[in-house]
Amino acid sequence: MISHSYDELLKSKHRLAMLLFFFLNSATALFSMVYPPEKATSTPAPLVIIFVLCCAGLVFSFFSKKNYSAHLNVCSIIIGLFWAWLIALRFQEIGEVDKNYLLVSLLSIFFISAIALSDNFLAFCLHAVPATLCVVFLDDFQHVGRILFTVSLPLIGLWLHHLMLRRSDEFTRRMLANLYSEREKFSDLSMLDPLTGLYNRRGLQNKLETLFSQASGHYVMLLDIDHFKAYNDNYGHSMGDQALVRVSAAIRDAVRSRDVVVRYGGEEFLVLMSNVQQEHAVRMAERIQNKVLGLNIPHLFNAEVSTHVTVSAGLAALEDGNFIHALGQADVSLYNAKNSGRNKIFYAWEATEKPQTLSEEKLA
Ligand SMILES: Nc1nc2c(ncn2[C@@H]2O[C@H](COP(=O)(O)OP(=O)(O)OP(=O)(O)O)[C@@H](O)[C@H]2O)c(=O)[nH]1
Repeated sequence: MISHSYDELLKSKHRLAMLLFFFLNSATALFSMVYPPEKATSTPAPLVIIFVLCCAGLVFSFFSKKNYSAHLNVCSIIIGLFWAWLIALRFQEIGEVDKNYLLVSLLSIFFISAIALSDNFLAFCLHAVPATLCVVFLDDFQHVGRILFTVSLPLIGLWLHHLMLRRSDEFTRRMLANLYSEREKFSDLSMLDPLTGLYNRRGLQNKLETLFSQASGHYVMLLDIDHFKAYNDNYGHSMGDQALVRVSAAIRDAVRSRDVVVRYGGEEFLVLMSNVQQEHAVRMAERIQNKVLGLNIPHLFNAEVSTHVTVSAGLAALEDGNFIHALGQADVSLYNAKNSGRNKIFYAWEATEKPQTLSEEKLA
């Protein structure tokens, strides 16, 4: 996004250069019309054409929403040719009287180019070269070396300036790209739980924003590891962490890639199943329960439930985009599953609570 705005910034810079180019050319042409050189008797056509063209370009570029700076090179050569034509006409008229006319004209053109086109080396050359060649011809090649030397100095300076600008432009772009990739990396990391690699609540929030633009048929499932405090107390916190990691992986493994799995609390998980029918949601919930039990993580303190780690769960439909309501229903179902003996799934839509219980014998 920033690199996009940086491009916008460059575009507006080029647009300003174009406006400045038209302004300086029209102002110089106007000045030349109002204060013509001594002995000049007429207003030559190219002078009027430059003035009209540049005023039109100025107004058009100012009010147009489009950016025409890509056409700066074409404008430069056209205006440059008209200046050369003007110098030729005026020289015929006053050349013999005012010997400095050629030099002054050339400097004026270079002045406009240097100010307005310092960022665009090609446009600079296209604007200044016709007048330079014209002056060399009109001077009968008498001072070619001197003129070329005078012209080449600003050209070399401008070329170096152009090179430096390009380098700093590339550097800025690279830096912006790095900044953005770092920012995206940190933003992604901030949505993940460091222990399990699952989404955290922030990640869930982010996913919910995109989920509601999709079709309906979403389900929310809350899961909680049974008697995990007892597990921690007896096997140690580090074993508890390992169990959490394995259970997380089992849950992730049991659902589809499009489903969102969140570590919702310490030993509590949330699964957001999207675009799924009720029977498939139920089957996925059962699969999760099976996978966790299938891990065979010993838990001898899972009082009267099992000798291994188990989970209890509550499943609710997410209707009308009301996530909070669905979460509340899933929570109540989970609470009921816990109260009715654990290692069970309770479904929010079932009036009569018909829990799905899983025994280790059933698994085998
Ligand atoms: N090892 C480990 N334990 C955690 C982590 N987060 C929470 N816990 C533990 O999870 C346990 C949750 O215990 P309780 O809320 O009492 O629930 P429970 O013992 O699982 O009992 P029921 O949910 O009723 O079956 C606490 O002992 C927390 O310390 C964690 O990141 N690592």
